[in-house]
Amino acid sequence: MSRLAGKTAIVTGSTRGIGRGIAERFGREGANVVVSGTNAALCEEVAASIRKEGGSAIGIACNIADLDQINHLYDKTLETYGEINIVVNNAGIAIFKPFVEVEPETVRKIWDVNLFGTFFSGQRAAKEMIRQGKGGKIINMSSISEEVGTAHLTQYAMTKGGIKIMTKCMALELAEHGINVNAIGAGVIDTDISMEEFAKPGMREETVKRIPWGRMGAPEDLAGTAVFLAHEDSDYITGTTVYVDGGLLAM
Ligand SMILES: NC(=O)C1=CN([C@@H]2O[C@H](COP(=O)(O)OP(=O)(O)OC[C@H]3O[C@@H](n4cnc5c(N)ncnc54)[C@H](O)[C@@H]3O)[C@@H](O)[C@H]2O)C=CC1
Ligand SMILES: C[C@H](O)[C@@H]1OC(=O)[C@H](O)[C@@H]1O
Repeated sequence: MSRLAGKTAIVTGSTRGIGRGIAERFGREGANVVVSGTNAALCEEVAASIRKEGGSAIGIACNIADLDQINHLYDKTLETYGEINIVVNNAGIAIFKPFVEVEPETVRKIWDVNLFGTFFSGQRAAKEMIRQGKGGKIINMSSISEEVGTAHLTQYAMTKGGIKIMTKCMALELAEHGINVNAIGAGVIDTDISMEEFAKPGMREETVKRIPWGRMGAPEDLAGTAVFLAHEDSDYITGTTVYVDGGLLAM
């Protein structure tokens, strides 16, 4: 369990949910892990839990919708670990609302986090990896929503469709630098992002019935895919989305 030994990885939005699961697994795989999110105390709490398990981790607060804070995240990472080898652009939000009721500020808020954040964190990652001249791994957190529609999630799904094409374009430009850019297309994962939705009577049961695997996913179900895409075993894979969805897209 040291597939990422000697590597430094930033995982955005890793104070809970999928990002935390990936950060903790990266720590067990020997990486220097940068835990990031909007709450500094939570970043440090998760980093401390990784260190308690024998891993190497620090917490750096960053609102991914703010370019100055993205740059501080990268500057502080380089100051601490000297280089950046892996970036998981995981931070993201979802707001459930019928299409005809969505206000401009909702759209801007989701786009700022999911699209602007992924884009400019990815851009800074690429700049540092090109400068370092040692290649690198950029993993964008997408979704089955990049492929299939979901009612009341137009404003969210369009960000994941954007991340799909962003991943392809970044991969084309960065291949010559040995930088892999791929996405993880998560299915329905049991985290806070959908907490309100699944609190509605019968919603959780109805959702699970749709999933061929018979259960919702957990953050741990994605961590192994993140390790694979962060490891040299995936060096010849770039510009694609690996779906981790319990068979949802197979239907
Ligand atoms: N849970 C699911 O069913 C699925 C989730 N995803 C994606 O996975 C990613 C993680 O989501 P979950 O772990 O499920 O949700 P979550 O709500 O548990 O975690 C989201 C993380 O992003 C962070 N975050 C939110 N806004 C931020 C900002 N402005 N700056 C920095 N960090 C911010 C939160 O602090 C949290 O750590 C998101 O990109 C989401 O779109 C994709 C497909 C399915
Ligand atoms: C927010 C959704 O419930 C969640 O996020 C996604 O991308 C998938 O569509 C899941 O349903």
